[in-house]
Amino acid sequence: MEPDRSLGWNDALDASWQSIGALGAPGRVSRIDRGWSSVMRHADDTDPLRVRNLFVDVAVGDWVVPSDDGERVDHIIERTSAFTRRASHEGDRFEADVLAANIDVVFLVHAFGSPPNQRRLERELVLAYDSGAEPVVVLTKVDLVADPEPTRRELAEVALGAPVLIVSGLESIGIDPVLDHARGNKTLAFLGASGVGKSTLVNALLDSEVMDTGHVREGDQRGRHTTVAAQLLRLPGEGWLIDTPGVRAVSLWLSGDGIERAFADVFDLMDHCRFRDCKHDREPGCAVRAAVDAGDLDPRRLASLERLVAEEHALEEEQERFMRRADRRRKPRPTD
Ligand SMILES: Nc1nc2c(ncn2[C@@H]2O[C@H](COP(=O)(O)OP(=O)(O)OP(=O)(O)O)[C@@H](O)[C@H]2O)c(=O)[nH]1
Ligand SMILES: [Zn+2]
Repeated sequence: MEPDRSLGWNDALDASWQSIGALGAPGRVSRIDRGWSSVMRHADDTDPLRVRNLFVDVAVGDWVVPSDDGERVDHIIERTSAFTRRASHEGDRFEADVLAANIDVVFLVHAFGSPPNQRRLERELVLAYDSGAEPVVVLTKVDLVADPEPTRRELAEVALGAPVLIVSGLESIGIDPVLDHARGNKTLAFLGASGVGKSTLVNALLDSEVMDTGHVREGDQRGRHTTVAAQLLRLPGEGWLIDTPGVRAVSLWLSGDGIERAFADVFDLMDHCRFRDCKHDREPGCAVRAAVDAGDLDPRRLASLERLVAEEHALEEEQERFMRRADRRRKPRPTD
């Protein structure tokens, strides 16, 4: 029997499942507690199966095939998207630690009432594109400003093609367009700085007090961190929301083509440089420098790109060194 589409099952997952012989009965991980997964079998499952995660790195949002006896996870269906971070423990530093899986749309939350931060948004866009999810920019706390336009314009400038929504979680303004992104039983997630208004927005979406909202500390705009359990939450109407502290605070795990997508405008320019190996420094015929000089490209955006590329290279080099060391350790064992 095909898994429940209203739980988020889709064609891509189905194709992956068919490719492993349509084994078993896939269900979706709604929460994880110390080596145990709660697996929902259908969208209305109020009593999820509890299975052990033995030798598998399961994340909230994963579709898994439990063993026939229902005791452990046998397979993880190939993810359509994954939010990962570097595992923090030294030993397996370069194993990506998957925090959440199969997110279709990730909202990058910024707030009115503090200066717009293009550099942060650029970094979040890279992360979102790398994950495989589609980014949507959400500007919340619109109730704090008389004219949202200047902030909107500044952030939309770096959002390139990604949609930009304007909302207030506190006053429930603009909530329906956010929920529209969940149509088709999509799975949503929120990413953004602490205190930006994520919990308040989530509460407005769920139309109930699922999470405690921290009170603003005297004198600043930052809320207390109050979310504890990783959860897959059902949205009113249709769709799902993954809200885990891990995803919210995710650090940059660079892989794939996130940088190319988030900086598509700059990469387009680079294609027009006279020399293929242009460093975009002082070479003649550099389209990137020309755009900066003409005021068409913000030099801070270029610097931001350079930083992210450097970070990616450093990470890759570190990863290679790590792999070589691991290889050397394995060498003396010819039976491997
Ligand atoms: N004026 C106004 N204040 C808001 C809005 N949304 C959130 N706030 C306030 O901003 C503070 C932080 O909001 P939270 O929703 O806790 O922020 P968060 O992003 O979940 O914060 P973390 O849990 O630290 O990640 C709280 O005091 C909220 O009341 C809004 O739309 N308008
Ligand atoms: Zn150039």
